[in-house]
This record gives sequence, structure tokens and C-alpha cells, in this order.
Amino acid sequence: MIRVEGLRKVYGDFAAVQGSTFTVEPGEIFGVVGPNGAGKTTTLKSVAGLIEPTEGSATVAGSPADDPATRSALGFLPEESPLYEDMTARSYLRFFADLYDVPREVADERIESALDDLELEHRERRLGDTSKGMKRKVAIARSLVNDPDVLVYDEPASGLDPLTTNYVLEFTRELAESGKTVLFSAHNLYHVESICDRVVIMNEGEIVARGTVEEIRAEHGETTYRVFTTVPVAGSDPDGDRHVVAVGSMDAVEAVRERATEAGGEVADIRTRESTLEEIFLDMAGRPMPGSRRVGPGDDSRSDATGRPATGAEKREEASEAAK
Ligand SMILES: Nc1ncnc2c1ncn2[C@@H]1O[C@H](COP(=O)(O)OP(=O)(O)OP(=O)(O)O)[C@@H](O)[C@H]1O
Repeated sequence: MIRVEGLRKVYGDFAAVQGSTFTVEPGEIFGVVGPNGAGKTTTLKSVAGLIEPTEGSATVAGSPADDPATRSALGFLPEESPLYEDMTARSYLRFFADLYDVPREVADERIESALDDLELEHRERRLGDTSKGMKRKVAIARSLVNDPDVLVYDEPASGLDPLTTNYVLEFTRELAESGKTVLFSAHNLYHVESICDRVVIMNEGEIVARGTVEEIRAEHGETTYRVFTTVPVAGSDPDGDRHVVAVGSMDAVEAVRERATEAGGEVADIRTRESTLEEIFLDMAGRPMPGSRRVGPGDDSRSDATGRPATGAEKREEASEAAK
């Protein structure tokens, strides 16, 4: 289980995340969505123990996210996943399994099983010569070599073709169904609607909406009523042999009905339409936030410089960075 409480991250005088609170349960896919710069990656990296919060906390299974043992038991898929270009998928995954001290036999079985599940072809091809989709699948397999219970996936389907995207999303869904806890960020709201159990929408470092997609729609969306009349009424447009006017409430529908009756006609049909998640998102993302992200003199611009010796998990991260 992931628990994020009052998470705030400040860089210099700028608040990247302004105090987020949420929990993610085992078996659940929890989506974090928002426009560029909203604070999604900062949130995910805090849960992966790669960023130290300025205030608040992120815990995984009750332990601090940056605890080396916690990090070792978590699978993180970064937005960009550089791989060692000269290695093959198998040798690359074995290399990471060794870093996690997974016994060779267990690792080999786990790697083959992940590559089978991901239907990865060309396992002995140099990674530098493989497609973007294949590289992403290898990065996903890498997030599983330590058999983590908790997965943090930053834009898992970014830049992939529709077929590979579906594959990756379906695979992520299956991981959650097998009991894993999945925290997931995405720009594509269709992906979010299709696989996430619950969602938070972030804007300018703040959570501005939360719940299931249906709950968010009910709370933040709008219902539009298209009222079809047999005679023209104020504001209506012709529609075949009828007239149509769009209104936002049942009271307004009744007002249209009265006007139509006064004009000697009637209401022939009423159709309702709910906001899509995309419309809600665009509305919220475009809305200026009341609070500023500027804060007083900064205290935490060097997020990763904790001053303590590098842990095994950090060395693994460095190894991954070096592959860039
Ligand atoms: N190390 C850093 N130093 C200073 N500012 C940072 C740092 N990391 C992130 N930020 C800023 O914090 C804000 C949130 O960044 P973050 O990467 O979390 O956003 P995001 O929602 O993931 O964006 P995107 O969708 O573009 O990936 C951005 O304005 C970003 O420029």
C-alpha cells in the first residue's frame, strides 16, 4: 500500500508539489494526471524514494519510501528509460537482477516469464537495434526483476504506437489484478479512463480533483440538455424540421417549454450529455489557481543530496543513469 500525506516539494522558491495526500491499495491502479509541470513526476519519484519531500511523507507498506529496503522492493518505470544499448534484453535484465541480488536461477525464470508475458521478440538482439516499443517493454521487465509488490509507472505508454500502447496498458492492468499496487501517471486521458480505478487531477502542484472517473464527472462535470422544440424559441437554431437550444439546468429546460407553449408549439425531445474527463481536465488545467507556487527563501533545492553514503538502490539508479 502507498500512503502519501501532505507531500510538499520545494525547489528554491518554487513549489513543485504543494501538499498532496492520497493512498493506493493493493490491486489498484491509481492514476495521476495533469498538464506539463503539474507535479506528477515529482509525486511519483517521491513515492519511489528518489526525491526527499520538503514536508509531509510518502510511505510504502508502512516504511518510508526512501528507505533502502523499501526502494529494493519497489519497481519504478521512469518516463524516459535509457537502456545499455550494447546489451541484449536478457543480459540487461540479468545485470539488474544481479544488482538486486536475485539468485541466478530465480532471475532467469523471472526474466523469461516477464519477457513471455510481454511477448518480447528478439531477446538476443542488441538493445540499441531494437524498436521503441521493445525498449519500453524491456524497461517494464526491468521494473519486475525484483518481483516488487508496488509499481510506480511514469507515463508507461508514452510515445508508443496504439497496438503497443494497448499491450502495455493491458499488461499493467494484469499486474494490478495479480495484486500489485500500481501508481501510474499519464497525459492521455483515454488511457486513464480505460485502466485506472481512481484518479487525481493535479494542476500547478495541487490536487484539484480526486475519485473514480465517475465521481469526478459527477462532482466537476456538467450536464447539458439539448431541447428540441416544434417552434423557434429565443436562442434556438434550426435542426431539420425542428429547433434546438442547449441549456444547463432542468429549470432552464422548463423555461424553454413555457416559451414553446406560448408560441403555440411544444418540446419534442430532450437529450442530455455529460462532460467527458477530457473536458473536465481541460477546464481545470486552464483554470488559474488561487495560491502561488512561489514560496519564501528555499530550503531544498538539492533534492537528492542527503549527505549519507549511497545505498544499493541508489547505485542501481546511478547505473541506470549511466546508461543514458
Ligand atoms: N530539480 C528541479 N529543480 C527545479 N524545479 C524542478 C525540478 N524538478 C521539477 N521541477 C519543476 O517542478 C514542476 C513540476 O515538475 P514535474 O516534473 O513533477 O511535472 P510533471 O507534471 O511530471 O510534468 P510533465 O508532464 O511535463 O512531465 C515543474 O515546473 C518543473 O519544472
